Amino acid sequence: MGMTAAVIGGSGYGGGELLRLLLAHPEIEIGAVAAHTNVGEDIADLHPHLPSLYGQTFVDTAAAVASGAEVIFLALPHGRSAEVAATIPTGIKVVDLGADFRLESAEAWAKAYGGAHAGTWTYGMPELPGARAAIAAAERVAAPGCYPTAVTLAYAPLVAAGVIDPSDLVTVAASGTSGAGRAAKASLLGSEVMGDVTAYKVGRHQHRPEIVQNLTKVAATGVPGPAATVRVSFTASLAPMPRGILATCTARPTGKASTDGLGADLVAGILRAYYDDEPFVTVLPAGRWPRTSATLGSNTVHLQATYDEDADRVVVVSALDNLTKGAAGQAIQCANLMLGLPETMGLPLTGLAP
Ligand SMILES: NC(=O)C1=CN([C@@H]2O[C@H](COP(=O)(O)OP(=O)(O)OC[C@H]3O[C@@H](n4cnc5c(N)ncnc54)[C@H](OP(=O)(O)O)[C@@H]3O)[C@@H](O)[C@H]2O)C=CC1
Ligand SMILES: CC(=O)N[C@@H](CCC(=O)OP(=O)(O)O)C(=O)O
Repeated sequence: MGMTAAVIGGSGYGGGELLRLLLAHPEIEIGAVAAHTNVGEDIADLHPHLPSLYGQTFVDTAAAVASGAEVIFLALPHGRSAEVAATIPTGIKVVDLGADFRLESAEAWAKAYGGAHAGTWTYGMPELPGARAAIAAAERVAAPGCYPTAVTLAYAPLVAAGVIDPSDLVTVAASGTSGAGRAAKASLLGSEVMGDVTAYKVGRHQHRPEIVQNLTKVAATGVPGPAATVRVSFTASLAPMPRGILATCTARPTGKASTDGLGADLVAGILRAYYDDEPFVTVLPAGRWPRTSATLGSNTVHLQATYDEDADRVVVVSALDNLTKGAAGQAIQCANLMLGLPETMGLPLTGLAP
């Protein structure tokens, strides 16, 4: 018989995506699903795309913690996971979709999110060096942020190969509106978001320290040399679509890489070799560039790269679905590892179209 998962924060967008994916999972069944203001409501009234959940209602967080689940997913607003996690007995696997336990530096946490730092859990990006084994051995895992997933996976192979200067990274990324969660905000209402693309949190986005933390670790596993300083300019923008992230990640090649001649084929080849065995990272065929629509509903990241000789910059473009590989899919990928299941179990590799 399979295992049971409780989902806390199940009425939100991340929670809804967890439920959609878990309904198709062969070994994990849905147990208690908790909400906050929606306790007592029918789950499928909030998620009508999941009609098999009509008749099951949202419970409160304490009831979900006590429900006997083998694994608990937390899909709560930033700062809420820590207080709930403290009530979960040891022995139950926990995957947090929020940011509470992602950062190692209390100072970085305070600057990005404010308030007390709750601690650090094993970081849940299996594609990073050494991460897969650490996640499999962990009882509590912090699933990465949506933008950090797109950006880290774009730069990691090139940082590890020592062909780009990690202190000169510039990324501009666009996200669909579901990245901001379900709670209504005036700037996310249809009439304001349609027909508009706008930058936000410019120069102060909370995901920058997570990207820096990840790439600093990747740099330490790469070509031996002095410790790398990772500096990234990160600019987010809001696009008039429900789901998806497109990140355009550029970097200055190292002097040696420039001198040796860094063609588009070489850059894309480094990505291809790095992700050769990765089921959820697809480096597209030459000349094909990622688009968000091709990743919708799938747990995959699409990548393509080139070298812009005139600008002397490497360019990597990355696309993913913020709710799937950027949140719930990646969380289930980690849970599979933690529960000793095949990593890919229940996770879609193909998207929805049109
Ligand atoms: N949206 C995305 O693309 C991504 C989100 N994440 C992270 O996942 C987490 C959830 O995000 P998302 O689903 O978008 O958020 P939503 O705003 O859509 O959902 C929040 C959920 O938390 C519940 N909740 C709110 N306050 C409390 C509380 N005080 N106690 C208990 N439950 C509470 C809500 O319940 P109710 O509705 O009943 O009030 C709801 O179920 C966040 O940490 C987010 O940063 C991570 C990667 C991507
Ligand atoms: C469009 C939009 O507003 N996106 C959010 C993404 C936040 C999020 O989901 O945060 P985690 O991935 O860290 O959990 C933002 O930029 O703040």
